[in-house]
Amino acid sequence: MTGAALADPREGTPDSPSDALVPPEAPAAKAPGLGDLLAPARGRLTAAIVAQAAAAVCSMIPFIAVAELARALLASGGPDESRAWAAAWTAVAALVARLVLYATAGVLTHHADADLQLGLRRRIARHLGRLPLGWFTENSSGEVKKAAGDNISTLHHLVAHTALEVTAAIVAPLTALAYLLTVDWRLTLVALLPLLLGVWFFKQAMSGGEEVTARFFGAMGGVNAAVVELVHGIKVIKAYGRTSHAHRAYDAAADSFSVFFRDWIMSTTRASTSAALALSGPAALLVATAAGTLFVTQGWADALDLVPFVLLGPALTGSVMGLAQSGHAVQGGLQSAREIHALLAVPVLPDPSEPTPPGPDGRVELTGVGFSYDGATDVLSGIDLTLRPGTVTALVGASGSGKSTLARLVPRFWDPTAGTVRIGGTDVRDIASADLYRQVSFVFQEPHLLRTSVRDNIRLGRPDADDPAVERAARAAHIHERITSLPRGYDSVVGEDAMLSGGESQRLSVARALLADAPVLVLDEATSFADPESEAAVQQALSALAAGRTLLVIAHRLATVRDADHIVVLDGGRIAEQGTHAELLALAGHYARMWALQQKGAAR
Ligand SMILES: Nc1ncnc2c1ncn2[C@@H]1O[C@H](COP(=O)(O)OP(=O)(O)OP(=O)(O)O)[C@@H](O)[C@H]1O
Repeated sequence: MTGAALADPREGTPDSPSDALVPPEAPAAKAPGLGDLLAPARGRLTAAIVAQAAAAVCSMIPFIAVAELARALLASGGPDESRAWAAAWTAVAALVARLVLYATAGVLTHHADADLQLGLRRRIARHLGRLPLGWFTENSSGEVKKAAGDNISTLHHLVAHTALEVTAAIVAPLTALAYLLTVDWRLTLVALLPLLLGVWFFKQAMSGGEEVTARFFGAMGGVNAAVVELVHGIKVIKAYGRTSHAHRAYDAAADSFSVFFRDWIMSTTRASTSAALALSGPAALLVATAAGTLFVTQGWADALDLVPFVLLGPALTGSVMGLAQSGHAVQGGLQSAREIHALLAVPVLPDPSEPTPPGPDGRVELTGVGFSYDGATDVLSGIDLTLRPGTVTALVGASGSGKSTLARLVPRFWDPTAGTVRIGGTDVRDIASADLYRQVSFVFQEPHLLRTSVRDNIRLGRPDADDPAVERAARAAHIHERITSLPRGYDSVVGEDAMLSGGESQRLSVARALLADAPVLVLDEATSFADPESEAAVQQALSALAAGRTLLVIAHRLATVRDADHIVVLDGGRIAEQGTHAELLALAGHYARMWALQQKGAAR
């Protein structure tokens, strides 16, 4: 792998960047719904909706005024000039008012939206800053991006646009309806027929919506999975000459999607087209004029009363289709609110109310430590272990025996479910997080580098380190030569002109940890990518580093830790054996068996 640009600012001596920006928040105790999330924007949003409602009323007034104008000019007693002028001026005033109110509503919602986004982003950043570090290893950055980015954009659409669209789509037809009822309530009821018909057809088109949506996402998911499989596996597929097989899987998924889509369109087209037709302007006009003609010829209504229906009839139905679209946006907003809530509901790691500074010596003590990820299965139990300053302790054991979990309890990725972890005599739960991260550096199996210069990557944990210090750390981690061979040396940017191999990325993160200079250093398979030569070099660097520090090293290859001061063998989450290499061999137990196996493997 290349070390390009997978950013985890917490490697090295991590700090909590968001904590630095915003004050701490009370634990997220109550689940916020959409209303809670929108609370900071409520005042402005309400004002905007009121302004938009007034604008919608004003948008109907010119039509009403024109209808009144026609009735004033064509009245049987001759034109009523003053009434006609009043109608004309009312129309002009309403147009101007509409413009002002519409602009006001837009400005208000965009301000409300900006406040809401800022507030939510801060809240999410503050919350992320207080989550256990372990949460970040389990959750992809994609998930965080979705909550903090995409979901907030959806809420933006809801607040800045949909709220106003819905208001206009409801208030404008209601205004027309209220006016028409004053003209002739019987004709108004008839004019509503296309609306009833349209809504009925629309419901037909949407029937079985949930099932159809589920099938839609199922079919779409099939296509996506086939694409991902094709892209991810393309090297293997090609290497084994199975290209046609992969294409067949993709074609099958695409075919199945297109069959579903065609069926769906065929089954809904008639109803949705009928709905669109019933709700269209011409249909409303047709019904109004046909019914009006009947009313007039039967002497039930005056011919002049038809004018308002011709002008305003289409407004009764025109916005219904738009409302359906807005309904989707509201659904999306609710879903986004649920997802943001789910993120905000992830329990935070409690900060000590009265932090105690750790003692200076970097001694790490685990007493009666137990841990479970799911609250049911113990991954670690009964761990009593002391890591002494100036020594290297190696954790070894079969895959899944709990090595990484144990190591990650030291920098408080999670809190133990039983027992205590102490650094310098202080329970890690009582140490302020910034202090804790100054005490413990760690290097992961997967090196995480930021898309910034090599220099800044190395001094992530000590931003004030000068260039000679950065270079010393790089030399000690045996990466200096490689860096100077890059196009811009230490100024080369990772992922741009610094394309580093897995081993090189790992040595860069070792340099970062060396520079951070914390008294406790946790190395999770720090040399797993390295070739034998550079592995030996990194081992030497690490041994030098051990002087005066407490080192905890996780290793699969026992040869890399045979010189460790203390080797701890984990088995099923418990300490099975501990001692030096020689002592453990003499025990002829787990370690001796693992050693013999690995020696045999190496000899082949
Ligand atoms: N984030 C997690 N959520 C749930 N279970 C986990 C998580 N991480 C690890 N586990 C489980 O905890 C147990 C111990 O895992 P851990 O990674 O600590 O072992 P390990 O000895 O470091 O393994 P390896 O050598 O393969 O890295 C395993 O059964 C693993 O499946």
